[in-house]
Amino acid sequence: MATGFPRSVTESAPDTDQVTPEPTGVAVATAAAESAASVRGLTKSFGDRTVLDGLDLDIEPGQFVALLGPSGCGKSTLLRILADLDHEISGEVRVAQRRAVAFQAPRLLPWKRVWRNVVLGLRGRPDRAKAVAALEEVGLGHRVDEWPKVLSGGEAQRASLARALVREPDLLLLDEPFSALDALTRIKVQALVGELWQRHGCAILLVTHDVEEALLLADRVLVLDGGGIVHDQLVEHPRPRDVAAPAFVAQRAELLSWLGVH
Ligand SMILES: Nc1ncnc2c1ncn2[C@@H]1O[C@H](COP(=O)(O)OP(=O)(O)OP(=O)(O)O)[C@@H](O)[C@H]1O
Repeated sequence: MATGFPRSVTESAPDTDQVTPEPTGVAVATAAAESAASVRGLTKSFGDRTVLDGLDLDIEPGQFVALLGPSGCGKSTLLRILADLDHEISGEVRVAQRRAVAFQAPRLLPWKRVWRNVVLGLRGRPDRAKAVAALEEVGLGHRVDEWPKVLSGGEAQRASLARALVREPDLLLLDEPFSALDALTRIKVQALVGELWQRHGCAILLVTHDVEEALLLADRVLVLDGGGIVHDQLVEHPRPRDVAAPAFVAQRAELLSWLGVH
């Protein structure tokens, strides 16, 4: 685990969409081996609307956490703060220094070949071998030299996962990465994320609207509402998970009730 850094009370910085945020200037060499993320009293407001209100959260190294919650409750806001993309906060946030983010849209630069997109932003000369290895891992070894525009939606999302993987993250932040995919592609890319997680052992925070997806993939499911975590539940069904198993069905019903669906 890389070192972490605390960010505290009301910093501000430009809002960017960089893929691998660099630590801010207030980075402090604090060993964070005991957690991939540790958040205390996090409050975030937009104007007079407080979206996150004194939120506490710990994510263990290697833990796969899914974050559910009603639309507009602040899931993406929390993810962006953990990704260091939003600094205007109060409270304390410690996150693993090596982080990567993948969003609903793959956000590939159309004027760069696929492999160059994968290593974009890494320090030093663009490392083609590294990009190829990551692209092969996500099943895109045949698309290395293509332009992004020729990729299908699923392929582009795989490329975006490859771009996250080359960062060798201790914490991978995924903001609805499957929601724009068709049903079949979605199943394949979900399975891929599960495999990558098992192989790489990084912690994952997955923002999703899909209770079944959360229960299929995660070790732990959180429900965010009213500015804080209102439900925190471990998922202990053996993998691969059986959506028809009574325990799975019961847990899905319980989570849905937390989301107001009875
Ligand atoms: N840059 C911003 N400026 C003003 N308000 C914002 C900004 N970003 C988010 N918000 C507001 O903060 C609230 C939380 O937004 P956020 O995108 O985090 O919710 P969410 O839970 O991810 O929603 P969804 O599930 O619909 O994607 C919303 O009311 C949103 O309008």
